[in-house]
Amino acid sequence: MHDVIEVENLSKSFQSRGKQVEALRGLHMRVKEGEIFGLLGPNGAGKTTTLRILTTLLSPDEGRILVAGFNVVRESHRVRAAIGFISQKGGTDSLSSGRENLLLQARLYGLSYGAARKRVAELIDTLDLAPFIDRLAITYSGGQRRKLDLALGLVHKPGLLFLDEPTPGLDPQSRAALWEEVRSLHAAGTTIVLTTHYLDEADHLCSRLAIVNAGVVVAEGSPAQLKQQIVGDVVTLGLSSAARQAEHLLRPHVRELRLISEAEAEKLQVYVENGEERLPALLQLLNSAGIAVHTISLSRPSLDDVFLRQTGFSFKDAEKQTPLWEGNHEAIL
Ligand SMILES: Nc1ncnc2c1ncn2[C@@H]1O[C@H](COP(=O)(O)OP(=O)(O)OP(=O)(O)O)[C@@H](O)[C@H]1O
Repeated sequence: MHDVIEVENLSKSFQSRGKQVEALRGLHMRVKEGEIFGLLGPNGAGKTTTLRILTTLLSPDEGRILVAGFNVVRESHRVRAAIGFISQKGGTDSLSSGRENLLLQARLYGLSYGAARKRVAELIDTLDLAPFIDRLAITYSGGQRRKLDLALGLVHKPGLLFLDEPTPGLDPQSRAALWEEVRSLHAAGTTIVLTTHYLDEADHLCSRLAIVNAGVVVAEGSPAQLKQQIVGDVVTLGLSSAARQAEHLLRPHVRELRLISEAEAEKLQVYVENGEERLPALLQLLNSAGIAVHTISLSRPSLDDVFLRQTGFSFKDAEKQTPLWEGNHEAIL
């Protein structure tokens, strides 16, 4: 399968209140035809900025970026004809019905009135929109609105679809329904690129991922490949004191070890093969040095562990570092 997206050395900075924000610092990624490719990263990592550049809504400062074989800067009109884009906010007119929204979109893409009606009927059928399509969009639930957004992005039958955070705020059932839609679009031959900060969404939905942090890709591969980098189990020990001493004591006996400081306690994350078998011996070591362990958990490696390994902090902690004014970018543009 050939590459439908090639990104080399992509950089982008913004000026905000007299300060320079480096959103992307030399990002590389490749997407192959037929993938569901995820950009996974905490808030502020640079996912939306990347997507906006790939979809020609924002120009890069530097980098070579090809989408569907076209240069996003010099051939932006050709890129636009080849892709569909569903932004975080969606593109729905709330005071029109779903059907009117779809018909307008189809006409904007140049379809004749007859062809537009036919395409809209097809979309209503495939995405199961009939129960609500003739109501005003303002009355839709979150899941119904997101389905309409999806239909709007598909009107011109793009081979490459971009979805910026497809599921925030959706209840688990609507999330699962949307994942199903994405999977069936994929099965029908559409290449899909989505951003998410949900680890489970990336893990279950994407065939390949780029983990983005602070404007660069820190790891790329299938969820299984990424997790295979971490061999063995993850044992997390909560300690109220003597964390450094514990780290020193355990290091020679384990594959890898990380100390995570949290407000109320310190945690030691220990990577070992056969965690269940090794745990009693590790606890014995700590016990004989008089170090109290107050919580213990044992888990298989997750994408969170991959993130921790690559960045030195957990996904949850990275999310907490989001600037207060995040989410208000449009106002600054
Ligand atoms: N228009 C803008 N003006 C100033 N700074 C911006 C602008 N757009 C993005 N940024 C900054 O660039 C960085 C990357 O933002 P971006 O929206 O790409 O992150 P993200 O990974 O999509 O985050 P989220 O998951 O919250 O959407 C952040 O520090 C953000 O505050």
